[in-house]
Amino acid sequence: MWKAIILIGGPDKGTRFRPLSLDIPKPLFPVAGLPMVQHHIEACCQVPEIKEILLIGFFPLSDELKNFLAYAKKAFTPSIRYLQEYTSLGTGGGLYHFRDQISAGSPSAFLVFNVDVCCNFPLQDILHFHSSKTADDGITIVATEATHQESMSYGCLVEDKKTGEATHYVEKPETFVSSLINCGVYVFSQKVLQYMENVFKEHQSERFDGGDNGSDSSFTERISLEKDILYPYAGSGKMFVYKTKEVWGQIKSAASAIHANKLYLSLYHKTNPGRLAVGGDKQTPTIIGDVFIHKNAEVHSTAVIGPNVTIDERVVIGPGVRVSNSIVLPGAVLKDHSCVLNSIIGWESTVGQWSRVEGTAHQPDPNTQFSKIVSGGLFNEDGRLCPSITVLGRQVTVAPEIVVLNSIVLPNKAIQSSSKNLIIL
Ligand SMILES: Nc1nc2c(ncn2[C@@H]2O[C@H](COP(=O)(O)OP(=O)(O)O[C@H]3O[C@H](CO)[C@@H](O)[C@H](O)[C@@H]3O)[C@@H](O)[C@H]2O)c(=O)[nH]1
Repeated sequence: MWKAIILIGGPDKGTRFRPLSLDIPKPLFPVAGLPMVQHHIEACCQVPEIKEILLIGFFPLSDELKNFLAYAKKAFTPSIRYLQEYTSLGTGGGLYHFRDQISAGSPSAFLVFNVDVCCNFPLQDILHFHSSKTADDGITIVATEATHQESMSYGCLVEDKKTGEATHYVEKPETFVSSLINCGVYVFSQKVLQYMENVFKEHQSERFDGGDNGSDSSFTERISLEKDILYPYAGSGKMFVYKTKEVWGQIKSAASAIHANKLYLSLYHKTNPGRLAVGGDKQTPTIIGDVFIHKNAEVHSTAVIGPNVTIDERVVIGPGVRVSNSIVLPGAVLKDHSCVLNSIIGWESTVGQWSRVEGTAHQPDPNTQFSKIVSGGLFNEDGRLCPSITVLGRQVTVAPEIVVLNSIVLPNKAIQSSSKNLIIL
């Protein structure tokens, strides 16, 4: 029996995802028509040996989270539970804090995922690799190649090519270490939890030896999976690298959500072709490339949609509308002949007739092998907004016949005139 753990973080994470994360916990943001975390859950459901999925994070139990958990419990076979940290315990602290729940039933091993990664999750293969490589005390870490420059934004691994052992690990190094990067997907054997106990005890002694009177216990409960576990495990003969050449990306910024939307839509060809829209008759809109249209959305037959578009539930799209490389969130209305390119249109927002909402797409560099999408900051060195996708927050209205270009619009704004490269507060 195996278990899966998804690290969903908490409200102080996902700052690069604003204003979208103001409205919904980031792990529930819909990508390719499903909450981000549901892609991980669906991948786990393909492995019958996974009997329980634990979401670990420090989000308060909001209505959105409760509704999602209630839905997931009914919709999926493995048991699904949310374990809430009392504060941010870091990427490893939650695993240690909830160690009894994780070990209950004595799983042979447990998978751990970062929620903000997008991948085809070849879990059967990864678990098979883990069983073949490690005894009952090892770690498997999924890794992929990145460019030299980009690798430094991730955990970097050095591998012994003969044995597959990870001989060295550095989290986000300042100078180049290796182009092999940590994908944020792991398999841990049970004994790793015992190792965490040593880390925990060391942190406790450091705190008291340092003269601390013990006021902030959360500080010492905090464990970094990367620095406190992966780093010392590298070179011990117990950590192995599962390399993937498949699609993989991080979802840090709104622009990277558009890219993940594209990756997941392309994966539906294999995993779930029924989710991809098909056009081709007079009653349906023209569909170009990969598109997801929710069954409760209304899209006029003269609209042209795609490629890489998600139209969510209760969206209404009028005649002559053009949408490409975008996510249109529940309840949004795109009025006649409006045009939406490289953008995210927020919940219940309205784009007026003949208006144009357009952003600048972020893509991995197509001319560089192993390039990944870079989720940089919002501003460049001169303090100006970097051209990126346009994001309309919840309940924004864009008046007819205007252009909104490379802008971020906060919730509940009424946009009456054209704007370019602006954050509209
Ligand atoms: N439960 C819980 N989860 C957390 C916490 N802090 C972060 N997380 C979750 O842990 C994951 C990693 O988040 P970050 O700490 O923001 O790290 P990162 O910059 O994304 O880098 C990590 O992922 C890269 C791959 O995407 C790796 O390359 C890198 O080594 C590292 O593991 C995310 O899913 C996030 O939600 C916490 O206190 N508690």
